[in-house]
Amino acid sequence: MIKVAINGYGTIGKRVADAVAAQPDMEVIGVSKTKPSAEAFIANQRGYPLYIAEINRKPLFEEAGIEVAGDVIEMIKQADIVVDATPGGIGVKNKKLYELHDVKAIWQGGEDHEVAGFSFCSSCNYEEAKGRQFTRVVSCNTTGLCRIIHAVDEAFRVKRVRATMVRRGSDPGEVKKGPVDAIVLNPVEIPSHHGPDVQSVLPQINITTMAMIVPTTFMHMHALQMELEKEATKEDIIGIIEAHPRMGLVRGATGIKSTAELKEFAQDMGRQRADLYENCIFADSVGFVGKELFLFQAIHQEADVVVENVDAIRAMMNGAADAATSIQMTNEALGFHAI
Ligand SMILES: NC(=O)C1=CN([C@@H]2O[C@H](COP(=O)(O)OP(=O)(O)OC[C@H]3O[C@@H](n4cnc5c(N)ncnc54)[C@H](OP(=O)(O)O)[C@@H]3O)[C@@H](O)[C@H]2O)C=CC1
Ligand SMILES: O=C(OP(=O)(O)O)[C@H](O)COP(=O)(O)O
Repeated sequence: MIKVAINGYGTIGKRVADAVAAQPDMEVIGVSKTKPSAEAFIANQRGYPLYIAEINRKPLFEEAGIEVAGDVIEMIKQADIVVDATPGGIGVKNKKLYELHDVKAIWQGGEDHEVAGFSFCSSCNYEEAKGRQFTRVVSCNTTGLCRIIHAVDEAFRVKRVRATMVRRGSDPGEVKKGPVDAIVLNPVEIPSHHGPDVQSVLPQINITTMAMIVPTTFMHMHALQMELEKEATKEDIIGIIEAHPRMGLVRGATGIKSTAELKEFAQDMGRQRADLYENCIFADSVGFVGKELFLFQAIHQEADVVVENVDAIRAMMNGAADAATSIQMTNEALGFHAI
């Protein structure tokens, strides 16, 4: 069994912990928090040993009735691999710790590519992650872009990509974040970080991205254009999406035209936490003007990177022969079939 520690049990960390716990070849040896919270109670309830960043805060947890197993260093010492899901900018500070204890580590998209020197997306570059000490799983939007761009590029060669990301303002629990009543250009400058980030996984892709944030909490929406070198039809693209284990189609017959309806759909499907791990591509938006492909896709920010983290663990631990095997194992353990 691969011993996995999750340093930072928040939006991403708690989902990665549950996904790891579901895998037949992995176990969660600990998760971490800095302060007592609802998530800390849940960690206890789920039976994940809870470690804390500063051991002198242990009485605070115990007074709240939360059991503490030890400090983060003790957790790291027991792990084969650490998934660092601390907030962006904190993870990089933990690198020295992972080096000191000679443990493998995975960072998230809130950190720069340089933290690991290697950026990951399962269906794009699994082979290159094999055996590595450090890896960074790219951000939720970048993951969604990489999946579709790589799949279309393999079949029809992508000449140029233009993408606009309409991003959720905050995660559902982040009551102090906004915007409440604005469309915020984030950033004003072009490109947004997503284009260069895609190139950290797919260096050959010519891509420019723009991004803004809006007052919603569930999912981002991408307006995506790809100029292709070879002739392709709408049916070809639909076929690529249907064959991909991490991409799904929102079919016209569902009547779904929004992220709100997708949330209802995910809940009705019985997905844990309404998580949509797959790119949700609107089938009726897929179309061509000449050799230029257009589509809309919704990306669930809290979920798509979770399955990628599980595959990154397997690749770095040499736990599966190839990407297809790992992706299938991950999906099956979660009972996940793309829509
Ligand atoms: N949320 C999203 O939609 C996505 C986030 N990401 C990336 O994932 C990473 C994590 O983001 P997210 O899950 O949203 O963040 P959250 O703020 O939800 O969770 C971060 C967790 O880290 C804990 N933490 C903070 N400091 C430390 C520390 N020094 N040692 C151990 N634990 C610590 C916090 O605990 P406590 O509350 O006790 O302080 C909290 O549980 C970021 O890089 C982000 O950019 C990537 C894709 C999507
Ligand atoms: O990885 C994400 O978005 P991103 O791909 O736009 O950087 C997550 O939604 C986190 O974004 P945040 O930095 O707005 O919390």
